[in-house]
Amino acid sequence: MIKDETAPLEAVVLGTAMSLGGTPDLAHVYDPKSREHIIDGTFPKEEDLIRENEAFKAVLEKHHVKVYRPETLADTNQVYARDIGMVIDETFIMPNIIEDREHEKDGIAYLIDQVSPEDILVMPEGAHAEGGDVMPWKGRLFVGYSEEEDYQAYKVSRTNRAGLEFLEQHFSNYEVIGFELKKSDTDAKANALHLDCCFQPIGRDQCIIYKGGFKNLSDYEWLVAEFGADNCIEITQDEMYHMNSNVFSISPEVIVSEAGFDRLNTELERRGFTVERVPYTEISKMEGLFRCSTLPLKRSY
Ligand SMILES: NC(=O)NCCC[C@H](N)C(=O)O
Repeated sequence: MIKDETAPLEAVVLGTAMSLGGTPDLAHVYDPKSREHIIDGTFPKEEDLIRENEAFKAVLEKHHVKVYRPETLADTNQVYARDIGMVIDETFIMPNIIEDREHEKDGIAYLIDQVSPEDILVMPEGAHAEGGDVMPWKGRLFVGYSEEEDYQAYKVSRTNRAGLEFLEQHFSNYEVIGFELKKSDTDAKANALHLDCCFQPIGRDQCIIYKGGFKNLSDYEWLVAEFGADNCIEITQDEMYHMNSNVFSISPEVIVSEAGFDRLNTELERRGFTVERVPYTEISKMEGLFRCSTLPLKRSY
C-alpha cells in the first residue's frame, strides 16, 4: 500500500549499479547531466556508484526497511528504480517508459510475478509515465508531464497527457493534478527531468520546491499556496541541479539526504527532521538521487 511520499516505509526496491556497462557514448545518453559528464570525462565509475548505493541500502536497513534489488542485467544502468514502475494504493502500475530504459523492467519481473494479477495495471500504448513524475499525496496525485509539443521535442519529456489521463481514469479516488515541467536535453540547469527533480512533499505537510522547474508559474504558485509558504523549502537553480529536491523519506520524521547538502540539511534539522546523510554525489551525475533510486512497495498506515 502506497498512498503518499512519507508514511513509514516497510519495503522498497533499491536500484543497483552493478554491471553498469561503463560510460555510455553520446548517442545513447538520455539526460543532459550524464551528457555533460561524458563530455567532461567525469562520468562516474561503477565501483564508486556501488559504494554510494550500498551506503544508502545500509541506512534503509538500519531503519528496518525490507530492501529488494533488481536482478542484475548485464551492461545495464539500473540505478534509478523509481521510474520503471509505480505503486499507488495496492496497484502495481507497469508504465510505458523511455525506450532506452525499457529493458530495465526485466530486472524487477521476478517481483511483479509475486503480485496478484488483479493488482497489476499495464499502461496502454501511447500513454507514457515514469515514476519520478508521479506522487500520491493526501488524496491527490501530483503528476509532472509534458503536453504533446514538448513531449515530441524532448527526450527528457517522459510523461505525456495520455499518461496523465490514464492515471485519472484508473485512480478516480484521487484528484489528479498535472504540472508541466521545464525541459532541456542539453542544459541540466534548465531541465526538470521528472517532477521529483524540482518538487517533493516531506514530513506531514511540507515540501521542497524549485520555482524554475515549472513551465507555468501558476502551478508553482498553486503548490506554494496549497502547502503554505512557511511549509515550503525553496531551493535555488544550483541546488536543483545538485538534486536537493530528490531526498527520500523513510518516515514523516526521517529523511535521507546528500552529505554535502549543507543548507538543506541544516534547514531540515531546524524543522525537526532527522537527517540521514549519505554520500551520493557520483550517483547525482546521472541526473537522479535518492528518490530516483527507490521504488517503494509498502508504507504503513
Ligand atoms: N526520478 C528521476 O528523476 N530519475 C532519474 C533518472 C535519470 C536517468 N539518467 C534518466 O534520464 O532516465
